[in-house]
Amino acid sequence: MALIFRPEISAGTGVTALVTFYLTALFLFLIRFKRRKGSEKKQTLPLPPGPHGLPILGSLPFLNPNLHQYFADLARSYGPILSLRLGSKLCVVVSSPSAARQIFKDQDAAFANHATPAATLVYFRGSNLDLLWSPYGPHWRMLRKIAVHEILSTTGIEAVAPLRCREMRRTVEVVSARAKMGAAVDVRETTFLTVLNMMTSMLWGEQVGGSSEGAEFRRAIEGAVDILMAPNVADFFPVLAPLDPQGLGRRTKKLMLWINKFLGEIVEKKKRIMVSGERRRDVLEALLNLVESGNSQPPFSLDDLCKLLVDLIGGSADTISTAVEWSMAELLSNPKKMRTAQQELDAVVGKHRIVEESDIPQLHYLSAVVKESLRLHPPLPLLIPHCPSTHCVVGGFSVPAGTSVFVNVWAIHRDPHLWGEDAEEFKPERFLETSRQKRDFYLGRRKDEFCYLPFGAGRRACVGTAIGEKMVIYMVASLLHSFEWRLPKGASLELGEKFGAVLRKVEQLFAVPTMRLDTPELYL
Ligand code: HEM
Repeated sequence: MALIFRPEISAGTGVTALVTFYLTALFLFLIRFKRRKGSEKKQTLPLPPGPHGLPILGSLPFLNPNLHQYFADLARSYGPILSLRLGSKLCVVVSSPSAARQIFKDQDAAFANHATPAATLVYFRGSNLDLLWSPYGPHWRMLRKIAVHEILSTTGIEAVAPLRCREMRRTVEVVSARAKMGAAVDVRETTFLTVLNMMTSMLWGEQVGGSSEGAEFRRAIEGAVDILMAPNVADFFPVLAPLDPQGLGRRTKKLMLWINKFLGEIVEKKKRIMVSGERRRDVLEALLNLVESGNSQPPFSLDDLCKLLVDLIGGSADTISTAVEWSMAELLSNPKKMRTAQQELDAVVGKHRIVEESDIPQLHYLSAVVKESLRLHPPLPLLIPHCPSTHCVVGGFSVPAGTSVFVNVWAIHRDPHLWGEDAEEFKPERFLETSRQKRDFYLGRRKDEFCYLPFGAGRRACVGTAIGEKMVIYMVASLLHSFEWRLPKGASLELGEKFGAVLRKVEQLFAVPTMRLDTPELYL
């Protein structure tokens, strides 16, 4: 623009430049005006409808501990996009595929943040956030890329399949000891330990399940997750967050520092092994090389490494063990379907060898059992609350930046308009539809459908989807192939749900195994 004041420029050029200047200015003004109008329009759109609640407390006094069911009930009165205040915090709950699409597809970047709990922020104060809580941006992208390429790539997952197989064999041996005694097995506890050992074996080559330090590590992770789920005044009244009034932030910090110390020792041990020249080429070694190379941008530090390990272990153990427990519970209450799954296993695997992960692509019915179980009982029924970075519009309603947005996948998964009148029934067959179109619809593969979301969707979808699903199917397959299962004498099966860090069964599932394979060596 400074061009027009230069004397050496001819009159014609000067006029052209002047016109260009005015046109550019007009164009910029119009764009700004349009943008302002657009954002004003957004601001003036109403918030989604919802209960008024009480002054100051909002709907806090009316919350039902089973939050997913409470939100589903509210949606019946206020519709699939509703808002409510919990203290001073504005929350929006969506329970329809079209609203989910607007969040995870149309405005995915704006919604690609998780609403970080106040207690967690106390621990992270002054350091980088981890993968789970990092806002969408370069740091999150760097961590996510490392998780996807260095740890959870298809080849990476395949390379450590023998470790998962080893841990599953150990579990089958433990369960067979119970079978010999005619004793019941705590399905969730058994699978939780198996997943923990599978994950730590995959990450740094050792299991932690059996040792006393391992037990403490587990308690620390569970403790941190429990605090995450505890109602925290600081979340409902963010102005109080710096005071940490219930001390939940300080407790989280203490537990996380213990976990970091535990992991720090493992990292140091690994470094010593690497210096000695003995190489195992496991995930931890690859990650340490990445830290030392300084190649990643932004830099990947040792602190980031430990936090990533915690995310991967914390993100998998509860979700997978809960999914296995629900699958087994549904099969125990549907003995015919359990028989069908076992017949398939006998046809594909036979009774003279054990199940391998490579059998999974042939186990169509069993895969459908797991999918159906994740549909009825998604381990994270409200996903992890998302938090828009800018003012957004969903379904014609205003969703201001900073709102906590819950996507009620539990309600979407049980909507009879989407899944039919039998939506509440456990029916794996629905995932075996012969019509490709219907099958794709159910699996949520069709790009424009958001009906099946046990792992979320969009940029912030579960980073462990592939391995998570595989591990659940493999564990259920191994338990069903090696054993017959029945309830303990006199016990009855309930399928009540309890909302928490994950959606658990109200009563832990205990079941009695009996060995069903021909060769005793298959249990060793
Ligand atoms: C049945 C198994 C699993 C289920 C149902 C599940 C479900 C989910 C869901 C619903 C989310 C949040 C999506 C959102 O906020 O929209 C999530 C995030 C996440 N999951 Fe999983 N998950 C499973 C297994 C795993 C495994 C095996 C790992 C690790 C190996 C894992 C690691 C994570 C991490 C790190 C995140 C946060 C990702 C981010 O914020 O970018 N999950 N998972």
